[in-house]
Amino acid sequence: MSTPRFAELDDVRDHTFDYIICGGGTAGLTLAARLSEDPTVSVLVLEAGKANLNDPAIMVPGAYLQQFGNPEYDWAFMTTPQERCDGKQLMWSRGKSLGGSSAMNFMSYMRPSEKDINAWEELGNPGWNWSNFLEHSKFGERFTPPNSEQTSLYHHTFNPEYHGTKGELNVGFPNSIMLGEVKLQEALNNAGVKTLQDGCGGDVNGAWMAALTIDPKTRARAYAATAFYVPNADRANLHVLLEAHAAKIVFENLAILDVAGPRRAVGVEFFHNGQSYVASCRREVLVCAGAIKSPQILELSGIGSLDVLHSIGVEPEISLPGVGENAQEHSLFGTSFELDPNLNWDTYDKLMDPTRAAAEMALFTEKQQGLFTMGLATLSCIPLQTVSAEAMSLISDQRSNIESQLKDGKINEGLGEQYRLQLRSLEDPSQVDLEFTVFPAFFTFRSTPEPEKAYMTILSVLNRPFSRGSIHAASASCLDPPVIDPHYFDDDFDMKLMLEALKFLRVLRNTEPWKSIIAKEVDPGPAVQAEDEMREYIKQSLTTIYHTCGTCSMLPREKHGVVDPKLKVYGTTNVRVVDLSIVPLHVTAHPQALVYGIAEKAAALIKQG
Ligand SMILES: Cc1cc2nc3c(=O)[nH]c(=O)nc-3n(C[C@H](O)[C@H](O)[C@H](O)COP(=O)(O)OP(=O)(O)OC[C@H]3O[C@@H](n4cnc5c(N)ncnc54)[C@H](O)[C@@H]3O)c2cc1C
Repeated sequence: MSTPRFAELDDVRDHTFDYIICGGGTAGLTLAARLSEDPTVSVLVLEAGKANLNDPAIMVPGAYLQQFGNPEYDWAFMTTPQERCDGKQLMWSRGKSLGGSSAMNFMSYMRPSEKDINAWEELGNPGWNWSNFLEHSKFGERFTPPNSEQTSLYHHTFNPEYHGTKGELNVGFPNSIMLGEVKLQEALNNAGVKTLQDGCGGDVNGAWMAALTIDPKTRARAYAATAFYVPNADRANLHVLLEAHAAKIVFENLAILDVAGPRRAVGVEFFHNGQSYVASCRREVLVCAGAIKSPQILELSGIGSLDVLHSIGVEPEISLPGVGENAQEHSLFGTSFELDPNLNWDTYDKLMDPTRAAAEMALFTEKQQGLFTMGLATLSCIPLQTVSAEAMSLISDQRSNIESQLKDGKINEGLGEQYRLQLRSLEDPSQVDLEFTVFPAFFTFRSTPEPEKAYMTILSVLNRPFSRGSIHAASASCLDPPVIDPHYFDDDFDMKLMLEALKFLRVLRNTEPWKSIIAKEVDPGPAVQAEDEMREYIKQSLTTIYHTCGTCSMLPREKHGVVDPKLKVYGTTNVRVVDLSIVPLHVTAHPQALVYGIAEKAAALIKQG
């Protein structure tokens, strides 16, 4: 394959394309590849970031932290000060290279539970169910099973029925995992958590060594750019303009036509090198800018809540109060453990030493071995009933709380439907509520790690938040970052679940064989036992796991929906949103497989016409 070709400004401005895709990220590039399979159709992708192809910070799995906060790769959005976290502001990283967040994610590959996807159909979205999703999700996957050495060392298991093998996106297993993770999984079993054969088959209740989006030969990251752009860059009908910031959708001027009715998009205005240009479209505009930027593009195009549009001085085109609302985020806090020094196990902590880091990078480059091949391996998704003896009373209190808020009219019926499904999941002991993921190094912020020591940090993830946030344009300029307000802990039940997670970790810390490899709990530390101290720790340590959804929810319009089940924006004839923002109710999964699946389904819907 020759060096990939990119469009120049002159190939794009004032030109007309069949489809314009705003955002060349995970969903956008998948969609671009599928639509441009038909050589008679022209596709333009406007991507705000740079290509950054073959960049080690992207390609080397263990190097992903190098991207964080660096504007070459990361949007590094900031939330508003969070009232219930003592005014703390959190950085929400999102990928800004070609390939979007798939270029900076932790590469874990899993699918949500069958019941989570079926819940979307129940919310009023015919056709969005597990069997249909699985078919689309497997389509682009190229799965390589673990070899015998990986299987015997790390106990990898899988079920071939749940994997595609003929697609473009490589999914495989890392050839090195910190051995403490194997001990942790055994302890999880001893604490009542089952071992899962495969986290891609619609049941995520259990612990397993997850697959990663990596190339099984080179061990390098596999992501939307390597799977869906690079192999297709020679297509004459596929045009990608980099550093092109989509500002707004241009609609046909109905005032001149003197008709009312649904709005038809005729192009997109975008910024490139500080200047504004327009590209025209014949068929559709596809908004794929991710859950933080897609609502902003709609609002700057005059689609949204009238109050928001007036506040930023944008002329309303379509009143859709759901735009930017219903934001749901998976949040987490870390608990760090020092490992028994006699074990001398390698963790990422060793990379703090520049000499060792350089040697490890050489090892990766020359032999595709060593610490830089490691990614996130252990995933364990657990029902509250397994984690906590208090589960049933906590859930019953939350049901009463929600029912009384509904009765008092504090929650609208649309949100009430979502909450009832969340309560049903909580009450179902086969559905999971919390996730425990291992970061193979020190990754908490109260104490300082000691050189030469090795650590393991358990990330406790809240998967079904009751708190709902919002993301709205801050001004009429697309270059101003949106206002992100996750409303963390607006519903105290979210905090209560995190408290149960911390208590469970203390049980696990005393469960063999993990117990024997731990020297001590570092953060928050065994002195933190009182509930108010644990709450304080969780608030201070709270961070995001970068999975925002819901800001352009696929729901009926009267229930604050933004897109219909064909992902078309209400009130338009030819604008769709295709990315994680359309997910109306969050799932217990790391969502990249979900996003690839959504994009595959969108491509099929668009091709059907
Ligand atoms: C740090 C991190 C770690 C993660 N780890 C995992 C993991 O291990 N496993 C997992 O399953 N998921 C993980 N995720 C989540 C997963 O990667 C994302 O949910 C998924 O990639 C989102 O896809 P998307 O298409 O919705 O958005 P993105 O992939 O973010 O694509 C949006 C694209 O639009 C571009 N863009 C934005 N605004 C504009 C504009 N106005 N004009 C033009 N272009 C624009 C962006 O630059 C970007 O390229 C992680 C995410 C992050 C950020």
